[in-house]
Amino acid sequence: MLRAHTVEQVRTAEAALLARLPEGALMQRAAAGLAYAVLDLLGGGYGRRVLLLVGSGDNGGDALHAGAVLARRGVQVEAWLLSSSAHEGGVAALRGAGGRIGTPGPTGRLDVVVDGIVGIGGRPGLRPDAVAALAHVAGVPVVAVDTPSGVDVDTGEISGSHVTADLTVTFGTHKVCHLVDPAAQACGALQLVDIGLDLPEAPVEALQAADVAALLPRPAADAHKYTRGVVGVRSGSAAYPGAALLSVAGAACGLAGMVRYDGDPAALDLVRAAHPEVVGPGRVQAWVVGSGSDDGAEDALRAAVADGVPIVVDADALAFARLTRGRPAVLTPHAGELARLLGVERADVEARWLEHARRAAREHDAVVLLKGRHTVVARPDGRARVTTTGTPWLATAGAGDVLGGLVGALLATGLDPFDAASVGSWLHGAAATLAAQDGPIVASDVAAALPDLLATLTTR
Ligand SMILES: NC(=O)C1=CN([C@@H]2O[C@H](COP(=O)(O)OP(=O)(O)OC[C@H]3O[C@@H](n4cnc5c(N)ncnc54)[C@H](OP(=O)(O)O)[C@@H]3O)[C@@H](O)[C@H]2O)[C@@H](O)CC1
Ligand SMILES: Nc1ncnc2c1ncn2[C@@H]1O[C@H](COP(=O)(O)OP(=O)(O)O)[C@@H](O)[C@H]1O
Ligand SMILES: [K+]
Repeated sequence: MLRAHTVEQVRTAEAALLARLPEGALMQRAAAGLAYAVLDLLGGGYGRRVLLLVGSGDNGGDALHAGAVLARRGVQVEAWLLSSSAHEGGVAALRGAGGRIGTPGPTGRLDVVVDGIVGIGGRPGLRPDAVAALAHVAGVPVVAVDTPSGVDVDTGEISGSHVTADLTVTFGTHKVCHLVDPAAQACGALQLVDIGLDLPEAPVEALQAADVAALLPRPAADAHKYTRGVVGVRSGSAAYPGAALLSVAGAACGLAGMVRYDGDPAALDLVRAAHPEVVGPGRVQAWVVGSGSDDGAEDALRAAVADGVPIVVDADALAFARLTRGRPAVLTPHAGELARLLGVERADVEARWLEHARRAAREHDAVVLLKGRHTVVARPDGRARVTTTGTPWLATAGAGDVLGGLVGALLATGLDPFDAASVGSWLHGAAATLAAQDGPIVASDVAAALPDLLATLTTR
């Protein structure tokens, strides 16, 4: 599991560790990890040129100490001190190793810029001197120290200017801004340096392949199709028969024991032709309701609610999400649908993904899966998982229908709504990435890639 902690949690863990270690040891660990990450990126030391952008705090201290390590490896290191004060030990170490302190201005060739302006102690936004310094080095690869300076570390929000990194080297644990958009987009690749922090449970996490493999339901030796769980699909309509096909394609991933289609009769023949294993109405352990349901969404959702089993509430059914309040349910809006659900603007949701997913989960007393580049899955108590699998090729019509069916199948097998939503979203993104290896994809390609993906996970 990749865990993201708050600044307060990191500070508390840091204080406990600092009390046990000699002075400066923690920063030396961080700086060494940072320096080796930069050397990796540079592909060597001698003859390379690195510029450090240094703020007034320990983030700048990390950059300066890493600069000293780099200078000892033959890198030409220059630091621009962007505040009236800078970490004294770091400045001395850099000078002692042969690095120099320069003044912001046009530069010759640079191989990497290290952003040590601010880390977890920073307020959002950049000061004008930092913006001016960055303008001199536009186009040079940037390695951010701990966080890209200027982003809001605890929320992943962005207000004002910020650094856009190619690589972010972070210490002890990930921070919320590394996972949640839009800040996550400013991080580039992530690298975690272990500095020995002892941390509590994380409020935000991201499943990794091993976590998904461990959570995936597998049939018991004496399983029959009903013990494995039956998923029912009430989606599609005469106007949108394709939605029925795609949600059934997601549901028929093989994880549940059986798929029932109980939607518009107009779509039934198409569903049966494409998926001969799908059967008609009957008892189920989970429902998937709403995609392409048109004006039948409310009735379909009421019928599902009457069954008392967990429900995936998608697309047209989201307008009636109040019907599932307090019952096991996963709401699966994209940003526009969530905006309607909460009565806010879409741009507000896209500026504050985590806040809005959490608010909707709390207000609807349900798990909310807010779809986007980095999908956020939130529980009513605020705990959240972010999906980091996927590809921009997944932004294709009908992809959400496949996801709804897949999450429904996982619910039917008995996973709780939080696990079903986050595992389903992870699989959906990973299947899309697998399918898109050969170029552009459509939604049915994502469903078609699920068996190969699941095979790699269940045989682990
Ligand atoms: N925690 C850990 O386990 C470890 C932490 N470590 C490292 O320490 C870092 C945290 O260091 P930190 O606490 O000194 O804060 P930091 O981020 O350098 O900046 C704070 C100073 O910047 C200023 N400032 C504020 N906003 C600003 C802005 N927008 N633009 C410009 N300036 C701004 C403000 O000063 P001001 O100028 O306002 O007086 C403030 O005092 C952490 O990210 C990691 O790199 C590792 O070494 C070891 C393990
Ligand atoms: N830029 C992106 N990168 C990765 N995945 C994305 C991106 N944009 C959207 N997605 C994913 O694509 C899917 C689109 O689903 P949705 O918006 O419901 O479309 P539709 O309603 O047409 O099915 C979601 O799973 C979402 O998380
Ligand atoms: K930084």
